[in-house]
Amino acid sequence: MFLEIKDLKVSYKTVNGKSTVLNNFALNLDKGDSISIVGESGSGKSTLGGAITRLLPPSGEESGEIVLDGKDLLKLSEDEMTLIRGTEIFMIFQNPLNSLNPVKTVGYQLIEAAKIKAERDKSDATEEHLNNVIIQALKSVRLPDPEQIIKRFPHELSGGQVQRVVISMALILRPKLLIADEPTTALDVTIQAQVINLLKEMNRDYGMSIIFITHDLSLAYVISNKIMVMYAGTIMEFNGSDLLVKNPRHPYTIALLKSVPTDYKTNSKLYYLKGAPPSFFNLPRGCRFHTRCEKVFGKCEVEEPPLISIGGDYKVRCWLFE
Ligand SMILES: Nc1ncnc2c1ncn2[C@@H]1O[C@H](COP(=O)(O)OP(=O)(O)OP(=O)(O)O)[C@@H](O)[C@H]1O
Repeated sequence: MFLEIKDLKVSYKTVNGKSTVLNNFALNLDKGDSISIVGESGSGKSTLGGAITRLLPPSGEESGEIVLDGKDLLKLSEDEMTLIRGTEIFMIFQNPLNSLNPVKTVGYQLIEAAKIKAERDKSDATEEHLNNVIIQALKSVRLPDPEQIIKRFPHELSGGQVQRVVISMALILRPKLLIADEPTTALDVTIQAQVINLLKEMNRDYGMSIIFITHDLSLAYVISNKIMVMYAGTIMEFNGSDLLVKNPRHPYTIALLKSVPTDYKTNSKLYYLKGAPPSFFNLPRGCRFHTRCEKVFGKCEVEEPPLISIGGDYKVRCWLFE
């Protein structure tokens, strides 16, 4: 197994006390897998990314096991973890400026990434070669005028441009695991499609494993071979992308799928799921989703369902499948 997460617990200290966002969380990923984590805002998707990279904010604390290629990341020192970030794992943040140093030019930072990669591969590290590598990477993410872009500082670029610079950095570093947290939110739809295709190529051509974090099930379907649906910090359904979309089991997954607009020609009203996800300080008894569920029945209000197997590793957390 390439990535094995077991018994992961993540809490945040807040002024109202401690809130536990992930509890008993588990996830397995094979090499070359591309998995999407899908859920509404606040379901704990970014928290998972932060926990894997050990880049949670200071108020966050985590425990459990996150074993990547045989190493338990939660047991590594900060120095060892720094080495792993950028080479074995790379995270593209929702806010791309978080990934770049504001006082260094884009070119300087990309050259640093290219140097790390050349050292790791013991390949050509001449200035001319490194320069070619970064220009090529910027062209791959369809950034016009790469020679100009490399002279600028991150704040001199638009949000979409910065995001593409960060993606080009991932392209240069070719980590074993790429965690992309809503990487296309700041991009126009046309560029969004190009970036998604690029991520798919990275997965297919270099066998890079990808954890793609999104609230958009249709994007998840396009990019990943597996989808995990999260609600209020728990896994509600996990299945191969095709099966999850064509034969969704959990009422939450069904509601998410119904909310995806499919017919632009008719003026039909868009479906939306009523209500809002619960607060982590006041989780409902029983199934966390029961207050919004169309299929709710007695047991759902009293006991939280376990993850029930629907074949192999695939699971659903719903009493309907007991
Ligand atoms: N620094 C923090 N301090 C306290 N609570 C936090 C912190 N960061 C996140 N949380 C809480 O953790 C929960 C999960 O947040 P998280 O950002 O992981 O969700 P998400 O699914 O990624 O949402 P979004 O799609 O809006 O980014 C939320 O209730 C949020 O308020």
